[in-house]
Amino acid sequence: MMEQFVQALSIAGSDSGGGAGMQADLKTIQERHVFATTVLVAITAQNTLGVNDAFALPTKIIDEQFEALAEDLAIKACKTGMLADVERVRAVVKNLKKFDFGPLTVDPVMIAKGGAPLLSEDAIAVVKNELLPLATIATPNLPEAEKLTDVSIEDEADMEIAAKKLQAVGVKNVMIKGGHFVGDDQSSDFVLLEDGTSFWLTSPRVDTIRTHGTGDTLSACITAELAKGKSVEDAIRIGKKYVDETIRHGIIVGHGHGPLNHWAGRNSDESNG
Ligand SMILES: Nc1ncnc2c1ncn2[C@@H]1O[C@H](COP(=O)(O)OP(=O)(O)O)[C@@H](O)[C@H]1O
Ligand SMILES: Cc1ncc(COP(=O)(O)OP(=O)(O)O)c(N)n1
Repeated sequence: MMEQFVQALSIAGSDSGGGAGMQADLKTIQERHVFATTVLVAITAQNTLGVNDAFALPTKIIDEQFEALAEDLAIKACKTGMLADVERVRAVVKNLKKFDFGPLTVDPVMIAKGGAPLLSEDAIAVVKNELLPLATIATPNLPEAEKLTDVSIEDEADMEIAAKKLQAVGVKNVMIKGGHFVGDDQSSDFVLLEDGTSFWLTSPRVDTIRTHGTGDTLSACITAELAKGKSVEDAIRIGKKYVDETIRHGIIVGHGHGPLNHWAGRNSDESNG
């Protein structure tokens, strides 16, 4: 007998260049053998060189996308990416409270690698106070963790302090990504779990500028694994391994911060587990 195929949801912005945002989420969730659904929040005119323009969608169509999914699909986990501004963050929070789409991964996207803002400054407090308390896991990069906690992150000890502060605002599990520590020969992320246990996930840093969409790819992989019913710790470990492979086996697309190789792990048994 045919069974329901596992479904996950990406609530995010579109990257026309295909490397980050909703496109990275779709590719990643598909590679993890989970059916990807979407709520589009904003559209960017973007490529590997930068973001030329952005347009936030009306909240009416955001609400309608949530309603359409809830009325038909059986979504087992969801994630947020680019949410644009206060109005859009509040619309997403409202819908996440209304519908049960399983464990929520919040990737608190604020600024693209090229420097373009993807979240308005006044929306940061709304993400912190209204969205993060709904999260099963949050995956900020270093600048995002600094903005959310007011901790200036200079070293690994600061990452641990920031993770504890994030847990204090209500996020159950926290993964602070160390990808922005340029100069290090390792790329180390700090994980603090709900039960208070913590660990570091470290991989040799790949010397490349082809890292567009790393955060989206990691959080989408975690979401897909949570949808399959994996524990938070297992989902995080699989996410780190998956994103590492997509960076390590890079591809040449575009002239700037190039995208990842989302199908890099296809031949690895562990990646598809
Ligand atoms: N050059 C790199 N080599 C290996 N791993 C990396 C590299 N850059 C980022 N990562 C990893 O990619 C993931 C995403 O991190 P990061 O780039 O900090 O996120 P974001 O895209 O949100 O800024 C983390 O697991 C980080 O350790
Ligand atoms: C539409 C859109 N969403 C998110 C991002 C940022 O993605 P991220 O994975 O943090 O990767 P970088 O852009 O920082 O490389 C984006 N650029 N566009």
